[in-house]
Amino acid sequence: MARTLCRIFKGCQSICSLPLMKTRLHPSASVLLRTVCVRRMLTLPFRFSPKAQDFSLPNSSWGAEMRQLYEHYNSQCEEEMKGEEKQDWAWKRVPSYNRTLKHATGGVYLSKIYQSKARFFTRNIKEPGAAFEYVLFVSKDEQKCVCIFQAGHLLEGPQGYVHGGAIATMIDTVTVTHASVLTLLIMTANLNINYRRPIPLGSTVLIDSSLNKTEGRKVLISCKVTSTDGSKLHTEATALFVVSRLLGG
Ligand SMILES: CCCCCCCCCCCCCCCC(=O)SCCNC(=O)CCNC(=O)[C@H](O)C(C)(C)COP(=O)(O)OP(=O)(O)OC[C@H]1O[C@@H](n2cnc3c(N)ncnc32)[C@H](O)[C@@H]1OP(=O)(O)O
Repeated sequence: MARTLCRIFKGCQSICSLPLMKTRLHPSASVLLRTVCVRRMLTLPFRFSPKAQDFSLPNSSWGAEMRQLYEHYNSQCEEEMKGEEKQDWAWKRVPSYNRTLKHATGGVYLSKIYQSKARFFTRNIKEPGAAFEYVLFVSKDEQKCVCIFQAGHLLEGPQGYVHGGAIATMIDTVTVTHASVLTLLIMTANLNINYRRPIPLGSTVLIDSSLNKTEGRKVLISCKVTSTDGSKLHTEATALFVVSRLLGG
């Protein structure tokens, strides 16, 4: 914190002491100065970015199947926005950010000093489509969650197929999001996975989760990974989440 403040102070000093400030600036110098100022501003400890990138929106790496399914679920979300008083909606899209903290703040990046290098595990690869491409929708009664997942080439396990750990990651991500809709401050306590059929790299699959039960601090969720038409079962799992005392629950 002290180092950051010191850097800002030095930054201001160096900008103000620029000789160019006293004269009329050449356009290229003015661009340079603006760049320096913006860079210095970006080192401020309480930097607010009004629009964080939402990684669950379509990008150029999405295949036809992924887009089609996205449009299918998203169109059912839109009904809510058309919003006559009692207009019903079936699904809600869950935004997805590159830092865990942003999920708690609805996308607002609070401070650079918190975990400046930490990134949310599934959203830390810059090349779109290279690893985890996914979007999650939750149903209106919050008893169901569906994820459309396109597995990129960096997730290879066996030749041409998705790594079991990557599948587990997605199952954890989907079920924890589902459980988070029901209760906050949870930790995965147990994840039980049966791998039935490998998932080809580059393919799109559906990950469906359903609430089994809640019991005191425990939330039990089951989950299935299938082909997009539902005809092939790739993986099935159950997950137990416990409201964590450590996280303040
Ligand atoms: C719309 C908005 C949504 C947006 C939303 C986006 C979300 C996007 C960011 C999220 C972020 C990603 C996060 C990913 C999810 C992780 O990856 S979490 C990380 C992996 N998990 C861990 O590290 C957990 C480590 N373990 C622990 O911290 C603790 O053991 C636990 C799990 C909190 C439980 O500890 P505890 O609170 O002391 O629990 P304890 O009192 O012993 O047991 C409570 C009950 O649970 C049972 N239990 C505890 N552990 C187990 C177990 N392993 N097996 C079976 N039963 C168990 C006990 O038997 C007990 O049962 P009852 O006696 O009450 O019937």
